[in-house]
Amino acid sequence: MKPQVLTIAGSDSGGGAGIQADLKTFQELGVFGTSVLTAITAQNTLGVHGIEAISTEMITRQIDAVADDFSITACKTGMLVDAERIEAVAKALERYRFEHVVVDPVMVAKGGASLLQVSAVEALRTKLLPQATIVTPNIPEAEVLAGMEIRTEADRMKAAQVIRAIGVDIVIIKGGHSNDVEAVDLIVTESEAFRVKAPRIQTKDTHGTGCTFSAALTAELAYGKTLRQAVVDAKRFIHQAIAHGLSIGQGHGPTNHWGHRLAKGEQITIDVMYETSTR
Ligand SMILES: Nc1ncnc2c1ncn2[C@@H]1O[C@H](COP(=O)(O)OP(=O)(O)OP(=O)(O)O)[C@@H](O)[C@H]1O
Ligand SMILES: Cc1ncc(CO)c(N)n1
Repeated sequence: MKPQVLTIAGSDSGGGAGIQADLKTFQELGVFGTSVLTAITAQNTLGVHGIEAISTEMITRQIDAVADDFSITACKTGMLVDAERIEAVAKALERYRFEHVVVDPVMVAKGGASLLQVSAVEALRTKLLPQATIVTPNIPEAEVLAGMEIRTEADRMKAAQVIRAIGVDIVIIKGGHSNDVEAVDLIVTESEAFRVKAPRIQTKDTHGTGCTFSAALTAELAYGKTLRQAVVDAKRFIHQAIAHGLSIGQGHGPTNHWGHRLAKGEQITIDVMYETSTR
């Protein structure tokens, strides 16, 4: 049976992030994608021009409709708007207990617009994270979740441990926002910690990188891959999507979700480096 996956996220009318990025990624990776909308954004590569949230009742109905019919093995969440919507999603996830639940704790869009109310961070920490199997913050999101500044690699490891202590098994702190010459993501589990590294591509066209990465990870996990393999394959997918950028729109352009097809035969090195300690 084809793997069936679910995204619970907001719509990006510009097509590069949110539900649209997730479904494009699922399709490219050959899994069947279902979707639950939490909000509609009027958005393009220049910014967010309006947000209309979907009612909690309708969010719950969508999740029930999908979960009652399909065999969802992996699910991801993206933009969740506010505490009320986080609670509705958390309750539904508690009911269905999908094997993999990847929470991308979306807070702010690339142009700076808020996609999650500040007052909702507590609900994210206490209601949603305990339902997650994996959480994928970028560095600013990890700082908010852990309540600390991240300046060094030691800080990043400490923040991952603080977030694990909230009650989520696997923490991936992504390195898209750092100034390093490589894009390095840190993965911390109960028993191990490793970094996954790829060359950083010089481009402003990174709209939706986080959504695309977490959707690729969700798809790879649905295939039953190990965590290490799923992360490496998702990292390759986002690298190829950024590398084969489309140069469209006037702001932060979208990534190219079919970049992996154009990259066939290209050599890219994804390094995996294990840490000797998870502390
Ligand atoms: N310029 C780049 N070159 C190569 N890889 C990148 C680049 N920017 C981001 N990545 C990779 O893309 C993935 C997503 O990371 P990022 O930190 O950009 O997410 P994000 O900030 O949550 O994205 P979004 O803005 O969509 O919310 C990570 O694997 C990261 O290392
Ligand atoms: C709908 C939506 N979800 C997530 C992001 C973060 O990239 C965005 N810009 N828009």
